[in-house]
Amino acid sequence: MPVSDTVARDDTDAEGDRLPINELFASLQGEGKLAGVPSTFVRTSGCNLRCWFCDSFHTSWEPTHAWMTLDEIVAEVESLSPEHVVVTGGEPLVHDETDALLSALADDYHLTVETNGTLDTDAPVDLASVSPKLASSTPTPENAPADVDPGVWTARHEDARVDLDALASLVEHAAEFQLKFVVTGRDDLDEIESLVADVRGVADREVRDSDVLLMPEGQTREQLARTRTEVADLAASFGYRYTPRLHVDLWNDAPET
Ligand SMILES: C[S@@+](CC[C@H](N)C(=O)[O-])C[C@H]1O[C@@H](n2cnc3c(N)ncnc32)[C@H](O)[C@@H]1O
Ligand SMILES: Nc1nc2[nH]cc(C(=O)O)c2c(=O)[nH]1
Ligand code: SF4
Ligand SMILES: [Mg+2]
Repeated sequence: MPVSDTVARDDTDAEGDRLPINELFASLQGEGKLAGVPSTFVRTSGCNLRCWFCDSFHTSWEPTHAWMTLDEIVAEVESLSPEHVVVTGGEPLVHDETDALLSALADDYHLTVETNGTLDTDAPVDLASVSPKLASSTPTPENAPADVDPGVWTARHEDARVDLDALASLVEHAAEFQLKFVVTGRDDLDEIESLVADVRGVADREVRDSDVLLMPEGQTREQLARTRTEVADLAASFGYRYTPRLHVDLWNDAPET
């Protein structure tokens, strides 16, 4: 089982910068402030964390991808047409080439970057969709995906999952931002409150309660059905925003949705 945060480079020498792409597809934005908006998704492979619940196993625990040049990615995005492009992963900001991709798309598209908030970027971003990872995301032998031994990742994930400087930079830099927490239950709320206070302490920009989104954990309709009402009730009582996972409601865990 690969335990690297990098993805092996292939050694063909096509012209130009390339990115490892797990999937590239058109769908509706399923999460966050832009839920429901038709969008093209560019999913890079490779991640510096290993959430036990990662719904993109083949970009983190077992990275799988085709290498595409930036020109090929831009051409594919053009052929799919929506005005909104979502660059996600894996963790898209582990790749230097992601900044170049964002710059190449910036004039023609509204750009959302989905990131775990441990790395920052200077590239143009319209919506920084930041999903800081809580203690409840840390992989253990008990909660890890089937047939996976988290090994060094329990400690590595725990050490790397929060970087306040990166969070502040992401919040300050993008035209708009959201802090989108994956919630597994009531116990997560104390950590969310404390982390939001920490971000407010370091970021040179107002973080409103309406910029803080609670999203139920769940990769499938059945899992979401078990978590969403509790998470919606928590959002209502703490004054944060709730976000559904529309794509899971609509298409369950099908690829390219
Ligand atoms: C696969 S991640 C890729 C982007 C980045 N690595 C991150 O974690 O934000 C895309 C989004 O899915 C969320 N996510 C992943 N697995 C999930 C799960 N089982 N339930 C709810 N949200 C999940 C992440 O928190 C993030 O907001
Ligand atoms: N429809 C849909 N909306 C999404 N919003 C964020 C996603 C992601 O995986 O980053 C995602 C996704 O995978 N599908
Ligand atoms: S940070 Fe994102 S891509 Fe990485 S393991 Fe967690 S949910 Fe998956
Ligand atoms: Mg997803």
